[in-house]
Amino acid sequence: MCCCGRLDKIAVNYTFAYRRYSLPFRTPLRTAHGLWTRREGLLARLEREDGGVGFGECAPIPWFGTETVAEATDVCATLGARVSDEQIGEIDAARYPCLRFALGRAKFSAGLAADASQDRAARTEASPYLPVAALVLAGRVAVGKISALADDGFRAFKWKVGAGDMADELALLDDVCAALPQGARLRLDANGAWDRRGAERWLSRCVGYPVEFIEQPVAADAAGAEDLLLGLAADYPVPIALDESVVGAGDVGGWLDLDWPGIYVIKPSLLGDVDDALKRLPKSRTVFSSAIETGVGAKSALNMAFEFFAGTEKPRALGFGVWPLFEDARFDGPRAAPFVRAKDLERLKPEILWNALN
Ligand SMILES: O=C(O)CCC(=O)c1ccccc1C(=O)O
Ligand SMILES: [Mg+2]
Repeated sequence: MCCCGRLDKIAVNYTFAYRRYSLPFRTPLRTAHGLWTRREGLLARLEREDGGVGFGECAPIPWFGTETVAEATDVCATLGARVSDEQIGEIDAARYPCLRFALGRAKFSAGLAADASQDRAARTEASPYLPVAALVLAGRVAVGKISALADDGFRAFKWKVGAGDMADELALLDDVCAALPQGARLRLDANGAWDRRGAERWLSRCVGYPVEFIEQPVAADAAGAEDLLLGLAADYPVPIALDESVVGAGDVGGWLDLDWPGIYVIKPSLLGDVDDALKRLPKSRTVFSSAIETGVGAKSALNMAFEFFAGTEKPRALGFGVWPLFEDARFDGPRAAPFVRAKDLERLKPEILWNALN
């Protein structure tokens, strides 16, 4: 007799373990919040009583408003070596979004491992591959970088702005756009660096350029940020994308309720209870984006992207054109390429990364 329906309702217990990591980048990343030299986070492992094993990654970005690694570690320490579904559900997703994501995904993959009938064949067929945007760093170096990446086949690029002098950066726009291959589009990511007037200068400057959107022009925690962003979106034809403004499923719901007309940049790693948020997001205005995870978090996030876009025509490029990132290449996700295939994810083996942290 089939018992699958009932199994769901029986509380599942797990053996729980976690390992912290601190991984130096090959090249430090310059952000609006200074120089980022190493990625700190933790991997979680859950093993079910029936033998299914799953892994998840907690990769916080505190300047996005998530918990810190230390805070996540404290919660892991209090959980102990045995956890139940109930305990995982009790972790406050608003306070510990990254840890909730880690344990949620570990639980999910442990369940898949335990039930081989739930394969991913159907979803893989619906969307065999997704386009990827290449990340190019701030400043004039972007021009040469885009030309080289165009030769590699990339057609979507994300240029970091808001890192230098505004007049200098505005003056670079022509050269950056001239480097784009035919039909390509440019995303600009200001990471909240501008005030209203700066944002208005950029939004008017970009009219008529092949700009797909401007990401987080003003800070998520600026006074009146919601009204400001809604006003800018209404006043300019260049689409605006929310990134720092949509950390945590609660934020996503809030902006959906406000009928945000622009783009949602979704970093699944920072979203806590991801599934509920994803159900409501408009496919045509959602971009999946990297939180600079290792291959473990990348596998979770990219699997969710494949599921989200299954059957969608012309999905927007993912923002995961970031690897290789780490000095120790074993921790990288799939090397940046114009497309990522669902098949590429099967080659990522979380257990190998877990063992490498031993
Ligand atoms: O996937 C992407 O969009 C690129 C990754 C990226 O830009 C990023 C990476 C780490 C922290 C913040 C950001 C950001 O989008 O602001
Ligand atoms: Mg961003």
